[in-house]
Amino acid sequence: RTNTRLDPAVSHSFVYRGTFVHSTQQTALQILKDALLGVDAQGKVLISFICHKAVFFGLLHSSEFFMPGLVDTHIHASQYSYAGTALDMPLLQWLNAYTFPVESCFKDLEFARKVYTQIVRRTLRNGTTTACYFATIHTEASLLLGQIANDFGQRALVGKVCMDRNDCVKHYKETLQDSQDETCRFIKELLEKKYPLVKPVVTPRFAPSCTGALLEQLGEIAKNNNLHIQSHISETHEEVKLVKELFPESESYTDVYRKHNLLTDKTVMAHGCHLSDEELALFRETGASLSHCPNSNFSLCSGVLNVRNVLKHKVKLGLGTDVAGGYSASMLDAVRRALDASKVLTIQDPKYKTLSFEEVFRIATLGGSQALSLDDQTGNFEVGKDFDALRINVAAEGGPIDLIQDEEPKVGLNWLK
Ligand SMILES: O=c1[nH]c(=O)c2nc[nH]c2[nH]1
Ligand SMILES: [Zn+2]
Repeated sequence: RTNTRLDPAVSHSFVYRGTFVHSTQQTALQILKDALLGVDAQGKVLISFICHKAVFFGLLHSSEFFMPGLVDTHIHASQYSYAGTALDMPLLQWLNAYTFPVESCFKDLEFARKVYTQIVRRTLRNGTTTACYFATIHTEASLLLGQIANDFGQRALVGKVCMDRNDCVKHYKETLQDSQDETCRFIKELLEKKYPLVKPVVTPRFAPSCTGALLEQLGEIAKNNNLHIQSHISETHEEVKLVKELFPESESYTDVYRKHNLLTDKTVMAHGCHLSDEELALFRETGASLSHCPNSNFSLCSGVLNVRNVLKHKVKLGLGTDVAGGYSASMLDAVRRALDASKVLTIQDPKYKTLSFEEVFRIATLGGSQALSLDDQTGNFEVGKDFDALRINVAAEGGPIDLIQDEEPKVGLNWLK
C-alpha cells in the first residue's frame, strides 16, 4: 500500500502489482508473476483496468503474493470449544457422548457469543474468508453467528441445525413443528438483516437425526426460498447401515435426500466416504456437491474419501475442516490432511494416482466456491469476482518459513524459479 491518505468518503479503485497465485478450471495452479490486477471501487476484480477517479498502487514485495481466500465448506462453529479433545469414539457414539451435550449449551446466548466470536476470528486468522457453518438447533444463537460473521466481514453460509429425532440425548431435539417454524423464522430474520456476505442455509443435521416428514418440509422450504442446503452423508459404515434401517423404502443414503428434494445444485454434503458410483452419479445429475473433511475422517476413524473417483464422476468438491470431528480450524491443515488421505490410498494401491498439492490447492479455493455455488463471487481472480484475497508474506517476521534465496535453485527444483 502507499502511504497516501485516502478520503474515507470517496470509493477508491486500486491496482496491485506483484505475484498472484490462483486456480482456474484449466490449470490447477497458475502463478502470475509481476502481474497487474485492478480492483474497482466495489471491490470487484477488473483486469483491464480503466480508471475514472484516483488510482492507488499497491506494490507487493518479492517475498509476497496474493492467493484467493480459503473456502471452508463444512465447519461446526458450535463445536469449537472442544476442538482437539474427545476423539476417542466412532461417530455415532461421539455425537451422543460429546457433541449433543455441548451443542445443547447454545441455548445460553452469552456462551454462544463467546464461542462464535472465537471461531470466526480464528478461521479468518487462518485465511478462511468463506465458511459454511453448522450452528445448533437454537434460532437466536444461530442468528448471532450470522451477525458475528457479518461484523468480522467473513463470507458465510449459516445453518440453524434441524433435528426431530434423538433417542440418546432427549433434551437436544425439536418437535417437527418447532423445527419447521424456527427454520422459517431463522431464514426470514437473517435475510431481513440484508448482510452482504452472510446467507442462511437449510440444515437437516443428517438423515438419522430427522424424520422423513421433517426432511420433506426442509426440502420444500429450500425450494420455495431458493436456498442452500447442507447436511452429512455416508461418513461411516455404521451410519450407512442405520440409514438403511430407518429409511427402508429408499434405494440408498443418497436416495433418501433426493426423495425429499434435498439434492440440488445448491446442496453441499459432508464426507461421502462410502458412496457408491451410482450415488455419485446422482450427485452429478442433481449438481449437488461434496465436502471432503479428511482430518475428521482420520480423527473419528470414519473412512478415506476416494477423491479421484469423485472427480472422475465430475461431482463438485470442496474441502472442510469439520471442527470438531476435525481437530483443526485451519484450511491449511485440511490441505495437508487431504494430501495424506490421498497417499494412504496410494499406499493401499500403488496404482492409485496421488493428488498433487496443486490439485488440493484448487479444491481448497476454486473447488470450495463451486461446491457452495459461490463461484460467481469468489474462488479465484477472474474478472467480475470479488477481490477476496489473502496477502501472503513468506518472509514475515516470526513466520514459520526459513527462506534460502542466495543461490540458484538446485536441479529438480526448477518450479521455484
Ligand atoms: O462429523 C460429523 N459431525 C457432526 O456433528 C455430525 N452430525 C451428524 N453427522 C455428523 N458428522
Ligand atoms: Zn460435520
